[in-house]
Amino acid sequence: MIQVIDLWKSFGDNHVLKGVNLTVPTGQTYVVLGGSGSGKTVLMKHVIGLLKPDRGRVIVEGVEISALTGKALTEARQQFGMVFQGAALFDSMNVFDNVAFPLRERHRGERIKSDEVRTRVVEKLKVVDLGEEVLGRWPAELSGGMRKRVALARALVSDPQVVLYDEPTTGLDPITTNYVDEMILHAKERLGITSMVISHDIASAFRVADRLAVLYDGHLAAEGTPAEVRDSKDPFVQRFLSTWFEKQ
Ligand SMILES: Nc1ncnc2c1ncn2[C@@H]1O[C@H](COP(=O)(O)OP(=O)(O)OP(=O)(O)O)[C@@H](O)[C@H]1O
Repeated sequence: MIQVIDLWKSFGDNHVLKGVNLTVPTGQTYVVLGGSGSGKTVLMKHVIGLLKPDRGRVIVEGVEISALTGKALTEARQQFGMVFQGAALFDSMNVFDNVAFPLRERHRGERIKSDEVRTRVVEKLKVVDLGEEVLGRWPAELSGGMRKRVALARALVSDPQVVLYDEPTTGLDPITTNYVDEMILHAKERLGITSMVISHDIASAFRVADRLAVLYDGHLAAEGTPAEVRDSKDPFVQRFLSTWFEKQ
């Protein structure tokens, strides 16, 4: 479970978050939608402890991330899987080494058997519907959708309870976007993970979310199940969603 409690953050006079409250129940996918500059990334950075709140708290799996620093924070952060915008694979490593990277980092200084690493890499590639034939391939040889799937396999390799997705579908064509949505749904169904997604892709958000929120002017202008958010009477939310739903 992820809990964000009365979170406030300003940069000088720029009051980005003004009392955000949300709860991501265990095993659910929660999408935070919002326009450019609405503060989605700032919110996500608080969840992973990269920013400290001016006020409020962030609690992930019972650990108050917002109160941790140094080694304790680094260790807590290793409990998360993260899928960054643009997939962000290491270009100089093949698929196997990319996916194995967090395992090797986590067990640095300890012995971890190479056949165990391989088993776990292959197992997580299977979750994202990739076979062993991709192990030796390089990121540059993969399509955008495959790169995203490798990035998710890497995020899952340490068996995290919580996965965070930063704009997973930005810049992808509609078919690849669908693929990525399915990958997020599969990862939830197959592994029971809790995930938070930040996005401005309304169609994708409504496909993957158990719950979603629309961030506007430092607050959640709407929050709830997809049906509840779609029925919101908030004028901004209506305007924001109409950019997509009126196209349907
Ligand atoms: N480290 C920082 N220092 C100062 N201002 C910042 C910092 N990080 C973010 N901001 C400001 O906070 C606001 C929200 O930025 P944020 O990146 O969270 O938006 P976003 O919703 O993720 O937008 P986008 O969809 O375009 O990525 C912006 O006005 C940005 O300039």
